[in-house]
Parts: sequence; C-alpha cells; structure tokens
Amino acid sequence: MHSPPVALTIAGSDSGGGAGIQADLHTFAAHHVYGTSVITAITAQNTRGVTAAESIGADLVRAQLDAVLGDFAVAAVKTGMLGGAELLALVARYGEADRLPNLVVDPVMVTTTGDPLFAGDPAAYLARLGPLATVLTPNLIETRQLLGREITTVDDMREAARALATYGPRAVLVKGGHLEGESAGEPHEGGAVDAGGVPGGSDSAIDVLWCDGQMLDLAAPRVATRNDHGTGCTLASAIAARLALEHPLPQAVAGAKAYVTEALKAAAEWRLGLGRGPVHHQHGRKSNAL
Ligand SMILES: Nc1ncnc2c1ncn2[C@@H]1O[C@H](COP(=O)(O)OP(=O)(O)OP(=O)(O)O)[C@@H](O)[C@H]1O
Ligand SMILES: Cc1ncc(COP(=O)(O)O)c(N)n1
Repeated sequence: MHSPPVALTIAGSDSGGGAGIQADLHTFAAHHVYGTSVITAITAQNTRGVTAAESIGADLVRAQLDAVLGDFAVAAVKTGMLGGAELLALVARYGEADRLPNLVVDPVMVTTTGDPLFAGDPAAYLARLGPLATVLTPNLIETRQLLGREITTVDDMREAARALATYGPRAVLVKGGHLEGESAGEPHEGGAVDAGGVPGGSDSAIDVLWCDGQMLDLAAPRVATRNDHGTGCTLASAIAARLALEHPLPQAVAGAKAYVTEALKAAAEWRLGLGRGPVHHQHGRKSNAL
C-alpha cells in the first residue's frame, strides 16, 4: 500500500482562481501531494480586486477541521486568509492542541490590489500564531503591520525577520516581492541557500529567511510580469507541500521559491483577466495521459 503525503490549507476562496484555496490546491497537486482544504471565507475576486467577502461561521470551520484532521494523516498545514479574530483564535486552539503539524503561517492581511482581508488586530495574530508556526511568511506590507515599523531595505527585512522570530516561530521568511529598486547590500554572514537564483541586485526578488538562528538571503531573478497574483499563497503552500514531502526546512523554503519563480516565468505571456493575472502552477507537469 502506498499513499501520497497529505497537506491541508486553511484559507479563503478566490473566485478568480489565482490566490487562496485555489492556488494552494493547484500547488499541492503540482508537488504530487494530496490536498485537503478548510475554507474560512468566500471572496468575490478577480485579477482586478475583491468586490465582496464573507467569513464562514466558526462552527462550520471547526466542522471542516474536525472532518479533515479526524480522517487524514495530515503531514503539513498552510494557513492563509483567516478574516478576523474569531477564526484566528479557533485555528490557534487547534495548533495549541498539536493538531497542525509543520505549520506554515502566511499572515494574509491585505491583497496586492489593496483590499483588506483581515479585520482583527495584527499584534494578536503574531501573539497567537507566531509561537505555533514552523515558518511565518509575511510580505513587506504584512511585516509593517505586524511590527508597526517601516521596511524599505533588505537590511530592514533582516532586522524584521529577527524581531518576528522572537515571537516563537522556528523560521521567518520576510518576502521582498514588493521591494522596488533595492540591492541586497552587503552579503550576509549566513550566506545563501540555492533558490535557483542569482546574487542580489535590483533585478532580483530577494527574500530573507531567519531559520534556527541563522540568517539566509534567498535571491531569484525578478520576472518582468504583471501576472503575480497569488505568489504569496503559492509560495507558502509550496513550502507546506515540501515539508509534507519531508524536505529539510531551509531547502523546502528555497525550493518553494524556485518553484514560484518558474511559475511566474511560465505565466509571463498569459492574458488571463484584465488586471494582475495568476501564475502557472502546473508549469512542471508532464503526463502522457493529458
Ligand atoms: N516579479 C517577481 N519575480 C520573481 N519573484 C517574485 C516576483 N514578485 C514576487 N516574487 C516572489 O514571490 C514570492 C511572494 O512574494 P510577495 O512579496 O509578492 O508576497 P505576497 O505579497 O504575499 O504575494 P502576493 O503578490 O500574492 O500578495 C517571494 O518569493 C517573492 O520574492
Ligand atoms: C482568498 C485570498 N487569499 C489570499 C489572497 C492574497 O493574495 P494576493 O495578495 O496575491 O492577492 C487573496 N487575494 N485572496
């Protein structure tokens, strides 16, 4: 008997299919990891923005969690949009009860298009989920909201990763996708993990990873594209998929970033929707049956 590893995403639905639950399940499938899902919110959304959003009631979210966790041997979990304080507290209780292994926390607060997706207190987010996270993956806007400080350079990102690590996650990945025209500055003492990338520079997409007390810079070529909707969700679910596949943590993060870079490249010429289009999650798939 052989079963694929199982991952779980706890996130919101994106009707446009580029982010949220849809991106996560595509990513799990691309990694040959069986995907399960707990839907926390429904958003009416496309490549241009969110036009409506409604949270799922706590009882129904709890029932989904119990249905999945009571039946599947979940090996890794990704959290995305939680919407507000009630679902944040609910998910935290499952984590505190040791029911959410290899937890990748993407602290979704606002979309790239500027629509808010979390109505609660960012400090409470950090206090509840920070200690439970294997990896916390804020983008620059979320890092600013979580720490209440400006982040404009790669050095700021490194300082922020250290500051977020004091809340208890094993690792913090501060994502630099929104960092414009910034160079990596001095190479960091911790060196770099191969993310299929290039050394830092303004044509690089630089993330910084604080992991087990070491600072690592992850640099990849910056892809010239408008199709970058859902890159954060895709990265976090690719990390979860790789943890479910038992990759060591720094390699799981670096490999996930390389996967996102390829997904951006493969979708660069797509015209899906009129705004920020999705990435190509299945870029690596080769099958004679398809
Ligand atoms: N144009 C790009 N080229 C290469 N990598 C990119 C590009 N844009 C973002 N990335 C990478 O994609 C990942 C997600 O980063 P980003 O900072 O955009 O997160 P996010 O804001 O949560 O994502 P989203 O755009 O979905 O909101 C990071 O690894 C980042 O470096
Ligand atoms: C349901 C849901 N979850 C997360 C995001 C963040 O993704 P992005 O910042 O790419 O819009 C989103 N737009 N929608």
